[in-house]
Amino acid sequence: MGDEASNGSEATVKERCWDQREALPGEPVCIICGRYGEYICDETDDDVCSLECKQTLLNKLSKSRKTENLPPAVRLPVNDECYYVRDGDDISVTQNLTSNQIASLRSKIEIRVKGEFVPPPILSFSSCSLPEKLQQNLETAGYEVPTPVQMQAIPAALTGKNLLVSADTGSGKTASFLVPVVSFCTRLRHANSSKQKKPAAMVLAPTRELCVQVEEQAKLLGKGLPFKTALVVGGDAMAGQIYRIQQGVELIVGTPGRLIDLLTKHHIELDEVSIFVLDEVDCMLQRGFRDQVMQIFQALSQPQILMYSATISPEVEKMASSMAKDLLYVSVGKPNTPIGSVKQIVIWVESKQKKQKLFEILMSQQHFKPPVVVFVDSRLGADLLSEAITIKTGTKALSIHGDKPMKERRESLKQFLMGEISVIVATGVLGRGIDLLKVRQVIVFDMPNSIKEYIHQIGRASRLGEEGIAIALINEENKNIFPELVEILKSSRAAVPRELANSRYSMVSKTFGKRQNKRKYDF
Ligand SMILES: Nc1ncnc2c1ncn2[C@@H]1O[C@H](COP(=O)(O)OP(=O)(O)OP(=O)(O)O)[C@@H](O)[C@H]1O
Repeated sequence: MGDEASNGSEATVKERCWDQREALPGEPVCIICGRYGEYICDETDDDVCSLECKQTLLNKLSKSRKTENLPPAVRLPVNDECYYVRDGDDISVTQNLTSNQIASLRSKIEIRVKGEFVPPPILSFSSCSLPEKLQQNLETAGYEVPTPVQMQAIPAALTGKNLLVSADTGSGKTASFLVPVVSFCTRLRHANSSKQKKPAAMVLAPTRELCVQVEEQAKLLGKGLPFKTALVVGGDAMAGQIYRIQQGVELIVGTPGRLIDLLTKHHIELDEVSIFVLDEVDCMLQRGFRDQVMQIFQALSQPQILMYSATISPEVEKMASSMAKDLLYVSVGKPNTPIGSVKQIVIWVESKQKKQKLFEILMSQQHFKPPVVVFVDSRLGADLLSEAITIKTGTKALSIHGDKPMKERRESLKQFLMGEISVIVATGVLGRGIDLLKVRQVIVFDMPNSIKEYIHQIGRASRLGEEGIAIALINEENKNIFPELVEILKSSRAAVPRELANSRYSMVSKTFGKRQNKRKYDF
């Protein structure tokens, strides 16, 4: 199988993918990384660019199908040689970026990488040789050029590396894992289309709303390809989810709780999952989710792991490294800080006056910029406040939180996104990842008890760097995060309220960073 070397001479095989040049238009391209597909792998007839990518391809295939089912003739030793296709002697060398050029490109777009064998960033989606239809789907979605995080995370993921990616809220992290997922699944199905389809990829996210959003985006990118998805979240009928998975899907998007239900009841088999994505990874690896995530991870057979968040602490980095060997860390922009395009307005308001202050904002022509998300810290608070807003301001408001049935949550979010209501009062279910395209104003009515949740919440006010406004109401009750809040406001050049600046809790000492790692503030 495969083509013999055209001139009989054996070329020196490229060891690593980025030793290989970019493919010229019309040339074969590597199934893994998209560079010039100089060789054909005998087992799959796929084009590969190097021994490294051949190895990645064979590893993925050997994971995604049980070798004992393969007839001996096909069960090739992993050191199987590939046949080489040379396009004669006129191989032109494309402008390969030198390592200095790659370094300066990364610094220009504020990409920092940590790890070995990092492929260069891509400047366009067409240079990572995606399935044609996926390319078209990206264009249809309006994704003309990759965002900075996509420029680096997509080529790195396509080489099969384990990734830990940190990038601002609203910077395009979702597509930076979905594009490699759709590309891999499509190629896998093309390689063995007859095979019974067990899930080949899985995305875990902390909220049902975020899973719905990720699955919808995956469907858009996988349209017209052998790529089916299943949404596995609580609140939806389990039977329908099981049926859909058993019909054969490529991607499962779900919350850990429901997935564990299906796994422990043996309704699904995850042994062929080759790519495992943790979106909002800091949330997924904190207490409450971590054990469930690890239980699911243990059911997998050493997949490629892709982990993403806008806030990744050293502890999360350490946990991530324990899950994935040779982890490649990609950080874009200023990690763990609010996106610069969100103007932060922090107002000191005593608890008893907060409602009145909120009503004033919502009734002010100057300050009310609908559609607005109001974040609160309790489910009951969300219901009561949305009713109070509707009565007091005459502006219809709805609430959304974990106690509401999934159907009602979907309906409220739909009405909000369609502009039928202009205020939604939410707990953390809308705090992370949710892409509220038209929202340009967020009001943090109850400050969350961690500054990273604050960063995610105000990140709803700006997508892809659009200007947005975040108004936060604070008082003494939020003193546990005052030092970090003052740091964040100062570094974002936002005004620090006089009460906060004068508050003894905000004396941000030079050793703040050191003390923070040692112990909690004991006020
Ligand atoms: N390459 C692109 N070109 C144009 N728009 C894009 C591109 N990539 C993503 N987008 C759009 O940018 C918005 C934000 O993307 P996304 O939700 O993936 O951000 P994120 O980094 O995951 O945010 P968060 O940290 O809040 O989860 C979405 O509306 C998405 O459709």
